[in-house]
Amino acid sequence: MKITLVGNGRMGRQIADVVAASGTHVIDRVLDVNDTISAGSFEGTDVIIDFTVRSAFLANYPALVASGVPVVVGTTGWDDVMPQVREAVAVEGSSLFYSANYSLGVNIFFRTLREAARLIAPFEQFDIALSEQHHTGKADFPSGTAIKAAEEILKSNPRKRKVVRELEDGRKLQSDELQVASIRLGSVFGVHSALIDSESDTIELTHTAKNRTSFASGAVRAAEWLVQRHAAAPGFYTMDDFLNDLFSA
Ligand SMILES: NC(=O)C1=CN([C@@H]2O[C@H](COP(=O)(O)OP(=O)(O)OC[C@H]3O[C@@H](n4cnc5c(N)ncnc54)[C@H](OP(=O)(O)O)[C@@H]3O)[C@@H](O)[C@H]2O)C=CC1
Ligand SMILES: O=C(O)C1=N[C@H](C(=O)O)C[C@H](O)C1
Repeated sequence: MKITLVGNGRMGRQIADVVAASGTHVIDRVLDVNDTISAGSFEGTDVIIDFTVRSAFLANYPALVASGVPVVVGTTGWDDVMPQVREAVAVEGSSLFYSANYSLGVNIFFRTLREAARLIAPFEQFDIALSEQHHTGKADFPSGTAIKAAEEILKSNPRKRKVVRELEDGRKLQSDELQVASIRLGSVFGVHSALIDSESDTIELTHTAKNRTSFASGAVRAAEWLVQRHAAAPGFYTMDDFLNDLFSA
């Protein structure tokens, strides 16, 4: 595949390393903050991989989608405009793959957490909360991974109905509120923990990213899958679609 990278930061450079090692894909071009992006920016490329920042994605996604080139989005922090992005993909008949985390390990963490949240649901003695830790270069919080983990809990456990991102001094957390706590620390690649607690025991589920390799290799694998899928069925896809395909193969 000929790949156009949008964003040349930590992840853009990691993707370039994975592509260079692949022997089968090439980086066709790299577009960064100094480039004006339009639908025409992507002519001749097979797939776009976007790892930028929220503000850039909000500005760029109409062109990404209008280009008709399948796009893999890694950029996080834009969940609030997800409906508009899905609508643009449907109207344009294009293909967009989004995951807040392309690591296979994190997606196994998500499915494990989904089951744990379901199992504790009938037992009021078990409470649950989330925490995430990332490097101090991270602009958004909570992480997209933590937001997705919170969604898994809300879907599986009716005792939790609302996500609380920041505590308010003088107001106690309500039992139906799911706290998501963020720490920005040094060069941490990404640590996500689900903390389950009762009077008798504590259960901790934690995923620790040891590098960015799995994020990048997962994004390239998603790009390979999306290019194939786009030909037959353009649309908006997630890691659940990809993994369900993989697990059913
Ligand atoms: N889905 C996943 O698996 C993962 C997702 N992420 C997410 O990916 C995103 C990027 O992370 P990371 O690479 O660490 O961040 P960086 O800040 O290292 O890189 C972001 C890059 O985007 C560039 N940029 C900013 N504005 C624009 C623009 N308008 N057009 C093109 N490029 C632009 C920045 O340029 P400049 O520095 O010059 O401003 C920078 O090179 C974040 O949202 C992060 O949460 C990260 C890891 C894994
Ligand atoms: O900014 C990062 O570094 C990461 N961001 C993603 C997120 O917001 O979940 C994924 C990963 O945790 C690394």
